[in-house]
Amino acid sequence: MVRAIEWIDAGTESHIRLLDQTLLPGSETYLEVSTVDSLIDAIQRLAVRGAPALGTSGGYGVALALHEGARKGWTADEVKQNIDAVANARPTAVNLAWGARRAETFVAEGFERVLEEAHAIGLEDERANRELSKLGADWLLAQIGDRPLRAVTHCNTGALATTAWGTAYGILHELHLRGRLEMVYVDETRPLLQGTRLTSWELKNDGIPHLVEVDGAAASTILRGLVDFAVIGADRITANGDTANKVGSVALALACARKGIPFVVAAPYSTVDEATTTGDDIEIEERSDAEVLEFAGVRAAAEGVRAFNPAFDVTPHDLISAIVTERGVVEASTAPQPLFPQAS
Ligand SMILES: CSC[C@H]1O[C@H](OP(=O)(O)O)[C@H](O)[C@@H]1O
Repeated sequence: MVRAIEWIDAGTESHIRLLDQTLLPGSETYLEVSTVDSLIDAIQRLAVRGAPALGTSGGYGVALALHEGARKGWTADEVKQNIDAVANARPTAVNLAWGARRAETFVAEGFERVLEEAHAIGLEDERANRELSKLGADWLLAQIGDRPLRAVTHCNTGALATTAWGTAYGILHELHLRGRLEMVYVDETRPLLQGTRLTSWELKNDGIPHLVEVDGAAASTILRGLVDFAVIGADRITANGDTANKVGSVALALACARKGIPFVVAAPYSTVDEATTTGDDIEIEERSDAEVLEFAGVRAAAEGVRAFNPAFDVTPHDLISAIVTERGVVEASTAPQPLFPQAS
């Protein structure tokens, strides 16, 4: 199974190894990331991406800050500044800052302890993904019927977006392994095409039947009855269950509500932000005009034309049938509020 992010132990040459997702599916190229600045660059250009993978990136980013700081003689303040820069490299996915701050709590104990915590973050993510995939598949088969199902999904939530296995993709993979998945409609996911480039690559490699569709087709695919459910990942789930995910997700939720089929969110509990009350409080990353106006580096719009490029949208909890984490399935539209009370 492909791994988006790993720590390579090599003494003074130790580094983070990243599969450069901007080059997929045409090229499987790995980056050897040995500085905080190059990690931040990789995060911001989505060479490494996906909320859970960003959580692991945050953890390894702290280890990298200590490793680079030892090589370059950084002061404690300089190390702290670099850790903060990693945590703040992208604003919407809660996992990035969560992973960095969790590893940061062990800085006083030194590099080896921080690295141990970063490894733990990754291992826990894989375990969580495998568990939630089983729980999500069980819930869907109980809700819809124990038969091969047809799904629509948005963006990329497979091993590439996580430490391993995947979240929404993990549920689809689990259904496939049980002989209960007939077809997956894959939203292309403009503007960076995570669906066309990454999800279809993973589905093809896993032998899972699928069709890529333009984002604009998703609502009618649902309303025409071509699918039995929609399942997506998440970048931040607030205490009331509102969910930030790749822009275009809320359109699927609205269509599922109209059609009366399940709209499911799948994420490790590290994506739940208990401290944020509702989705109104989530910062939505806005990215460059060029991502919208250019195709393969060729400008499609007239000079002077500007773009609006929010990278995420927020699905209100009352449009979400179920939120699946490794801790269980919360039926978001009916469960008592807050869905995710702050840990005592
Ligand atoms: C496994 S959830 C991944 C989540 O992250 C993606 O965003 P991006 O590609 O910008 O990192 C998208 O929202 C996915 O649902």
